[in-house]
Amino acid sequence: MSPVIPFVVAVDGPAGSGKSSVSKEVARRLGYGFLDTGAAYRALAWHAEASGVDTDDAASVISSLASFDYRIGTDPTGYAVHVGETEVTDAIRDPRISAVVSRVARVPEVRTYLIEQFRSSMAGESRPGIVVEGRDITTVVAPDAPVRILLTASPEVRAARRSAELVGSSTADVGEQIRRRDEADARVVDFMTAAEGVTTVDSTKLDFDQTVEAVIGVIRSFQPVTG
Ligand SMILES: Nc1ncnc2c1ncn2[C@@H]1O[C@H](COP(=O)(O)OP(=O)(O)O)[C@@H](O)[C@H]1O
Ligand SMILES: Nc1ccn([C@@H]2O[C@H](COP(=O)(O)OP(=O)(O)O)[C@@H](O)[C@H]2O)c(=O)n1
Repeated sequence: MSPVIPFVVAVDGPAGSGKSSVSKEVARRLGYGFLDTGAAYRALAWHAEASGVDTDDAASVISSLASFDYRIGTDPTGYAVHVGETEVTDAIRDPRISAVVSRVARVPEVRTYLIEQFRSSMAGESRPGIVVEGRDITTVVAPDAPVRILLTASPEVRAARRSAELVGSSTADVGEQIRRRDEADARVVDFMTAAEGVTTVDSTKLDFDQTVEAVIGVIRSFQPVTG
């Protein structure tokens, strides 16, 4: 018997647009799995730093993949990221990691390696669906997903949301950090404009709950009507 293919919801967008938090809550409400692909790039950046690898040197970053033993579940209620025996769920959100993650993410071998892992997590999902979020999910990782969403918000709102999470950082500084990271990431993949067939959800004027509802509304509009 061939395995049931889960219903894939692909979500892309820039830093601070709400991809992780909104996708996780959408998955929880729908009983779907949740895959945070950015966490994998962050975990690799954490592993490279912890191993003393120069993240500016692509060859060293590629070598570090051999010892990169990372695990991330798809349970939206028990979300945790591990590298080896170490739980890095919070450590990978540190601004120190945010500052270097684009350097590991721009290496094509890294992307090929991780994309294969994301596809196998998606295929292995036992829940009826999975929400997968990142930068290139709608265009590269799962371009055939039945639902593809670009989650955006204005740069000012994204900076304000992110700085609210970071104690002791001004909105202006955080805004500059995410602007620089988006600029570096956008050289690798375009996540600022919706590709053909991708639905844009702009959360600038929506609160968290309204954004979750808007995303669920898009998903419903693409789901086949049953029974
Ligand atoms: N529509 C919204 N209104 C207010 N806050 C939001 C909204 N969406 C997300 N947030 C908050 O903004 C912050 C950044 O969201 P996050 O999911 O980490 O974004 P991303 O994964 O796109 O970087 C989080 O603290 C989250 O709770
Ligand atoms: N599909 C993805 C997801 C993340 N990334 C990289 O991983 C980094 C961290 O992603 P993230 O989603 O955790 O970042 P935030 O938007 O949450 O700040 C990004 O800045 C990109 O460099 C990527 O290249 N492709």
